[in-house]
Amino acid sequence: MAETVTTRTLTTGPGLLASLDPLLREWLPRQRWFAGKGRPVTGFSLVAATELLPAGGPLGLHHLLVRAHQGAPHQGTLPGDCYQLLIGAREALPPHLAPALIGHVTEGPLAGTTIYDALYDTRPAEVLLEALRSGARIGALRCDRDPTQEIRAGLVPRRVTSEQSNSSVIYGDTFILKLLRRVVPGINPDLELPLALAREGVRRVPPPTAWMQAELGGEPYVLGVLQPFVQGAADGWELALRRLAKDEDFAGEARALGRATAEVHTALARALPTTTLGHAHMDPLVAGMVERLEQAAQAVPALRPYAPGLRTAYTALADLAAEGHTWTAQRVHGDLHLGQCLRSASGEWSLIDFEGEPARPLAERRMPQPIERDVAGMLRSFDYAAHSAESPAPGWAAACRAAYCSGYAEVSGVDPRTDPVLLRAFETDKAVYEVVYEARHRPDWLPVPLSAVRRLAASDPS
Ligand SMILES: Nc1ncnc2c1ncn2[C@@H]1O[C@H](COP(=O)(O)OP(=O)(O)O)[C@@H](O)[C@H]1O
Ligand SMILES: O=P(O)(O)O[C@H]1O[C@H](CO)[C@@H](O[C@H]2O[C@H](CO)[C@@H](O)[C@H](O)[C@H]2O)[C@H](O)[C@H]1O
Repeated sequence: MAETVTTRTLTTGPGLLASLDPLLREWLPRQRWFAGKGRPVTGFSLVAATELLPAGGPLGLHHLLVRAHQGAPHQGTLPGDCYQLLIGAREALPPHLAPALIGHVTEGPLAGTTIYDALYDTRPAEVLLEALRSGARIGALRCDRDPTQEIRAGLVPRRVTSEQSNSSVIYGDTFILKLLRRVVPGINPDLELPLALAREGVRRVPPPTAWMQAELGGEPYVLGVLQPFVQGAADGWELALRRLAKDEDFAGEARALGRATAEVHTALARALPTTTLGHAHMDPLVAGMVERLEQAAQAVPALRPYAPGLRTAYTALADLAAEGHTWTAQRVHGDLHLGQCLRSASGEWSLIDFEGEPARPLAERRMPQPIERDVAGMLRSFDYAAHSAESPAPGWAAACRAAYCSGYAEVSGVDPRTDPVLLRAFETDKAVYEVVYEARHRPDWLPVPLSAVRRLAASDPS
């Protein structure tokens, strides 16, 4: 255990949670990373509680894993998602921590304190780094690290303020820690794939430096991953928007991104099992697409008129499979878009965030898939960027899409455009996902994927 970190697993955890319950009920659903938007939280149950700094001191710090229950019990409440919370407790919050406020506690072990999201605060972030650095074992929490990478003590933390599905802290421009918010049991691809790529010597993906997991009921829960910070980097989304604003093309970068994606894909195919998908595998894959479309149309009425047209993309794929066509599948990124691509000051592209689409079950995210899945994600992203610009140059997105596929083919020898049926099915599936994502998280953005939906629904090649 780390010398500088005082810790214990809380036996008072349930009492603590009961006293925080009304505050968390109000605060949790307002967080960007809360996955259960639109359904009220009806209660919490404690999965694990660990005291990282003692309550009663000037700053108390609790690491909590809590399950948020949603829906009325008589409607057959689902078990609910498990969230990772880092709860700070102070007598009063200094003004710079005001945005982190959760509320004032009136009873239980923290009565009389103000609690807040401690990731906004310096000392708690330092405690996390120290735990990772020292390979701490704290109650259910365990930290492991790559012994070949050095982590200097005393790096100054700052929170990442951009919109995220999780929460990240940068340490002295040297490392970045991503704390996963909605956590699930099992091997998490956000750690698994970068570790596999590091073993392959791939430099396109920052190699995990240290990671924190919880061991609960014999299952690992990945809670956080520390990795080298790509200094002076801009992400592909920012860069694309800047180019669009200046009426400049992005095809050169798109081609480099295609090459980078192919490098990562070929390394993943070397490092982890691949498989051939025939009729028997394609049927459930297509069934999943159809089901996601049906659920999306239920959730977002604006999608309904296009559902029949979109479905033709899936039946075309099922028809090919029925004719005996086969596809190669391998581990892929799973949620590739411009925001997941970082260009360093020297112009090199890195790919980050291998978590996959956070809403999908872990087992599904870890299944080998055709590489067209990731390619489709990037193609959609060029389209997103063009739609976000005031007046994009005609053909901007089409030029990026073509350059990306060419770059991909240069490295892998496979041009994704040679399988238009598969590509259209994956693009359709992605656009449907985006419709649901935007309806839930950023309703103002809904017209962006809807315009793609209109195009894809009308592009029946048969
Ligand atoms: N290794 C890194 N170097 C520099 N910035 C990074 C690195 N990893 C992530 N980031 C920044 O942090 C943001 C969030 O990271 P990401 O892994 O995409 O988290 P999330 O799953 O929460 O979206 C990214 O958009 C990127 O700008
Ligand atoms: O935050 P994550 O990286 O886990 O991804 C989720 O959020 C993304 C938005 O931040 C979302 O991406 C969609 O919007 C992007 C522009 O903001 C665009 O580049 C992507 O092509 C588009 O899919 C992503 O789908 C979602 O999983």
